[in-house]
Amino acid sequence: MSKIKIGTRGSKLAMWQAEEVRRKLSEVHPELETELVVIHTKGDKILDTALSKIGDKGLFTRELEQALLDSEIDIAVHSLKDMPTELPEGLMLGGVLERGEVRDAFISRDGRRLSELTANDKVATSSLRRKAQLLALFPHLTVVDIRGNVDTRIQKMQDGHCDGIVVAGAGMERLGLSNLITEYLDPQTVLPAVSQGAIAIEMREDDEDIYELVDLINHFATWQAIVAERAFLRTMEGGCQIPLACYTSVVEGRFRMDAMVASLDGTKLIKDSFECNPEEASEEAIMLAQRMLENGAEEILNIIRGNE
Ligand SMILES: NCc1[nH]cc(CCC(=O)O)c1CC(=O)O
Repeated sequence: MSKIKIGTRGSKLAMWQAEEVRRKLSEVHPELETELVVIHTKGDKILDTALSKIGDKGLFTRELEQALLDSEIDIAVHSLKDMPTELPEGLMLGGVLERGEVRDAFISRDGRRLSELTANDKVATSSLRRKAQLLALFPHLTVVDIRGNVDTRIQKMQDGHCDGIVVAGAGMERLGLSNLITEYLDPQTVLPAVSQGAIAIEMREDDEDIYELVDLINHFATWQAIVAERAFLRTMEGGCQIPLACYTSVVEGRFRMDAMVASLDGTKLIKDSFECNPEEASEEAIMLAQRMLENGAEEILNIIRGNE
């Protein structure tokens, strides 16, 4: 293997993440030649519709996956949280980089914290998960939709579209914008998206040379966590259209998952958690999802699906 083509979306955040994979690869294989191939996805093109209304799994990934299947690229770099749990036939997750910041961040126009906002203030997010959890915490808030890349959202806020936005802390840090963050949200109160902060490498299943290479930069503890998180998501059958979240952590060798499912307006919110040895995390995650489905999550999901 002497040259590798790395597929990525063209946003600043996607490019940063692809460059990070490139840096990691050159650490383990200094002679390797790398080329970034920018591919536009449907999610980059439709910018005026709420994500929850497009309701399309793979909005930010499908064109990259087609390029992989067509051998136009050798690996695709994604934000793992944008990847559906079922990958196209012939493709697999090759590895993940060490997870970055997992928490959501709140940014306000005037420096007030979330708890200081009033009923006159508008908070913007495109995520049903964030909306439901914000409303559960602060029912008086008005939550409005927003689309676009992270810097576009900040600009829209500064232009008066809203008084604050909630975005992934990882995105802000990667774009060098951490200084704008008003506060990080406690991850056990506002749970992050499944796999938030993780950068994933997708590849062809039969590409052994690439697998050997990618495996060298796979971060095992992150891998263990995201496999469990995606097992939870798969069992819950959630896509981005459902307010669903989980936060995983390892404390003194014990793996812990906190999970939540909520109604769209945040009035019903189910939380549950488990702790186990890291090797048992996926099995426990599936049982957690089943337990939550029995304890009311199924009912919430049925109502949401019925409204679609
Ligand atoms: N849904 C868009 C998206 N996909 C990945 C990130 C940030 C990086 C990450 O969370 O891994 C973001 C922006 C955001 O949610 O604010």
